[in-house]
Amino acid sequence: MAVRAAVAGASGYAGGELLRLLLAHPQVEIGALTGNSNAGQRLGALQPHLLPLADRVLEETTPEILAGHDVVFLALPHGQSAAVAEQLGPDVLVIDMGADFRLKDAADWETFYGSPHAGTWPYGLPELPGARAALEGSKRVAVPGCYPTAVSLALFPAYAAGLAEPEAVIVAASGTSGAGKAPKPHLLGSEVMGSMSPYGVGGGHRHTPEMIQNLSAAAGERVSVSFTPTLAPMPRGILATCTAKAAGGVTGESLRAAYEKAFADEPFVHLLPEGQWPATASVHGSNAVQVQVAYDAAAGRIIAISAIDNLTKGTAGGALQSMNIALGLDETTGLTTIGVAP
Ligand SMILES: NC(=O)C1=CN([C@@H]2O[C@H](COP(=O)(O)OP(=O)(O)OC[C@H]3O[C@@H](n4cnc5c(N)ncnc54)[C@H](OP(=O)(O)O)[C@@H]3O)[C@@H](O)[C@H]2O)C=CC1
Ligand SMILES: CC(=O)N[C@@H](CCC(=O)OP(=O)(O)O)C(=O)O
Repeated sequence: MAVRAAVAGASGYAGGELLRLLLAHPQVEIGALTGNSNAGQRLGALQPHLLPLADRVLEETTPEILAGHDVVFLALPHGQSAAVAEQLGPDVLVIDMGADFRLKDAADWETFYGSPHAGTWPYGLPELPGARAALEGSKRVAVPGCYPTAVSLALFPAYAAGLAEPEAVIVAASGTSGAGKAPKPHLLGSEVMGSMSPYGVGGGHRHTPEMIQNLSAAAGERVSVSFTPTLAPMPRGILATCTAKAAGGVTGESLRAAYEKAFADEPFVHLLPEGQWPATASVHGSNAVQVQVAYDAAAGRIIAISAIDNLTKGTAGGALQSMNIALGLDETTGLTTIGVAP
């Protein structure tokens, strides 16, 4: 079966990573590539690492150009996907890598994104309980944010097993590609190199309600989340350090058993052997997720740490994994768990 795929936002970081993965997918034929300010440019000038596509020219992002594909990936800024998606037919598989369709609660959307809520689509984090069933055969997929991917995978097993109190404290470091390609003063090399800095402190980061949504669903009750993102001097990667007060009776053994059970059959999530800790360098360019969990008995807290590549499992790899499931293909097709090191 040949799957013809269009990519809107092909000049961006997420679109570029997606194209890198699509080029290695045996069933995908790459169709239209679109942009906005870079329409008319050769892709080789914008994504020089994608040699086989160097002579392709970016087109405008219009429904006409995106028509005639089996799958359309939208790697556009927040709030731009909904208007494009509504002009694509119901038989096309539309995979939104932006935030527009991730949240269930319209009030949360309006608070954190400041525009009317467009709706909710099946959520493209297959490892969460019940997520695969919702993705199978779906024609619409909302790909999670990169931080919620890392955090939800680190903590949901503890909540699903009733081992954690409903309050989580998370500090996560991200590489700068998470902020996209558009120039921003705080991302200048001289600001970022050799420094780490927090941002979105105090509950203001727009990924907070998405984490609450995922962890609350796993727990069966509302989980509060205190989330502090930090910017790290690296191009890719997220390291999420997540802690929660342990429920009564938790032991290191019961915690580990819950994580082993949650990830036993997961092709991309690797629960590391005890004593080994996740590192972003180990998942560079791969769809793998490294997870480790420990019980800090003195503090009575669960410590769960995950590492992902924000562009791969955190965006484009997660999108492709969901495409495979939605189309009934082997979930791992075109995706690797092999990183690039050092
Ligand atoms: N970077 C990351 O780690 C992650 C990104 N995402 C999501 O992926 C999406 C893209 O992010 P990212 O690639 O980082 O961003 P970039 O800024 O790198 O790329 C944005 C892309 O969208 C295009 N674009 C901008 N404005 C419009 C518009 N009005 N209409 C159509 N196309 C437009 C740009 O085209 P042009 O260059 O031609 O102007 C470019 O191709 C975002 O929603 C982001 O939240 C999700 C998870 C992680
Ligand atoms: C380092 C950095 O700036 N990261 C981005 C998150 C990127 C991402 O996953 O998010 P969306 O898909 O929701 O945009 C941020 O904190 O806004």
